Amino acid sequence: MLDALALLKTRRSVKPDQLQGPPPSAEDLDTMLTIAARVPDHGKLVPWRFIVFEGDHREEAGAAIASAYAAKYPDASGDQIYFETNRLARAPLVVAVVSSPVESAKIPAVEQQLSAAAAAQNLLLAAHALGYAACWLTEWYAYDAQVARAFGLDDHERFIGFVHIGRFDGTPEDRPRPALKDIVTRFEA
Ligand SMILES: Cc1cc2nc3c(=O)[nH]c(=O)nc-3n(C[C@H](O)[C@H](O)[C@H](O)COP(=O)(O)O)c2cc1C
Repeated sequence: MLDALALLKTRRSVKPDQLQGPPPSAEDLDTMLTIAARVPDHGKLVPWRFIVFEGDHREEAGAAIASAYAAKYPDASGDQIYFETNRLARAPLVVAVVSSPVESAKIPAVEQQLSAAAAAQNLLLAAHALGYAACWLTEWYAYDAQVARAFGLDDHERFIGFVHIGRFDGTPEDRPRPALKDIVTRFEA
């Protein structure tokens, strides 16, 4: 297990087609989801939820994505439909993070969405801590109403993202990170 700072300094996304099985164990998945749910949440509204796609259910979900794709693009090729059917089967396991804002006079909807984004980030970190690799994707289907209905979202809900989780042999190459001098200023009146 990595120490906390090493963990935070080394998280890196790995694209779904580079993720291998086996999928996370049920115990590891519970740990990841428990950590995902441990986020700042103004008003303790629990304005998010998770949908797990695993095993053959990934292809069933992919069929719904492919069907939405075919409705948008009636001339789609067989190869493209196959690719869409396989969208959620590229990774051994996928977790959709759903923003599910609650009616509140006090807490703005945007804060509730930000809490859901924090849940997605916690999920990435928990996966990394447990030795898995992961990637947060939205792609086109996170914004498609037909897919949202097929996956059981209510009208007021939206996908924050689909976190693809699997294993990666080795250490993924890092990408350049912003220099602090470019993103940090110190307020002086
Ligand atoms: C809300 C959100 C949606 C994203 N959707 C996509 C996506 O659809 N496709 C993609 O290639 N990367 C997407 N990314 C970026 C990757 O998750 C990842 O951050 C990026 O590849 C950089 O890698 P890093 O996390 O190691 O810095 C998204 C990131 C966020 C925060």
